[in-house]
Amino acid sequence: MDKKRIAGEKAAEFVEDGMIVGLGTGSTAYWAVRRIGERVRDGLRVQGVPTSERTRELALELGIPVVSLDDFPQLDLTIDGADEIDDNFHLIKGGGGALFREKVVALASRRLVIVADDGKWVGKLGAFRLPVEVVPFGWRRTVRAVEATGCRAELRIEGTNPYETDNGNWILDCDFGTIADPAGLHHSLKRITGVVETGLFVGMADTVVLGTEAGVRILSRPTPITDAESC
Ligand SMILES: O=C(CO)[C@H](O)[C@H](O)COP(=O)(O)O
Repeated sequence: MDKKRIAGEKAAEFVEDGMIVGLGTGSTAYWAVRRIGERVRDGLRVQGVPTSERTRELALELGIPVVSLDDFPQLDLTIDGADEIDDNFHLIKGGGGALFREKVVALASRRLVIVADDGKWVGKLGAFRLPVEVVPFGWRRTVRAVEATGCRAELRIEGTNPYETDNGNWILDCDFGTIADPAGLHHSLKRITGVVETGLFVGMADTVVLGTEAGVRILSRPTPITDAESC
């Protein structure tokens, strides 16, 4: 059983005719986008806002009409993956390097549906290193400031060069150990000049679609969104 595939394909069923849909990035969101493409071929009318250039190319290949967030600032639904999901539906994202656009698109959406295999479901965040997008200029100073918040930070490398995001920035993968206060940590990092965004998505996910050996589990967030815009 491909847990990512069953989760992604199930989540694509949340998409309804006429919706503007945020299209996530990664190997699980891929299956959702692919299924949406199949439904478009069968007559579903939707428009998609991709969270990365990779997903933009995929959507266009699949025949999903792509629109800009600036033309459609209010989305009905976004389907995206995650690297970790805790009991409160707080997330670490950005393993695929798309965290900034993923966060902007999620914030613009009425509903955020997260798709993942059940290995991503953790009690507390932090086993996965937190991706933090930083501006290249002065990055060594930024690393020192990020590490002063209590982590070891490593510049993400692709081949022999720094990994470059779709926004022309770099990523620090930060080992904080267990993250006791995701919102507090997010705010501390955002105060650092040079930090563009963090991969902590606090209070943003409404629904989690988990692929398990036994099939798909759909979980709804226990508490309503309170302060999502700030995280
Ligand atoms: O945040 C992301 C990309 O920036 C991805 O959604 C996250 O890394 C999960 O990816 P995958 O489904 O391939 O495990």
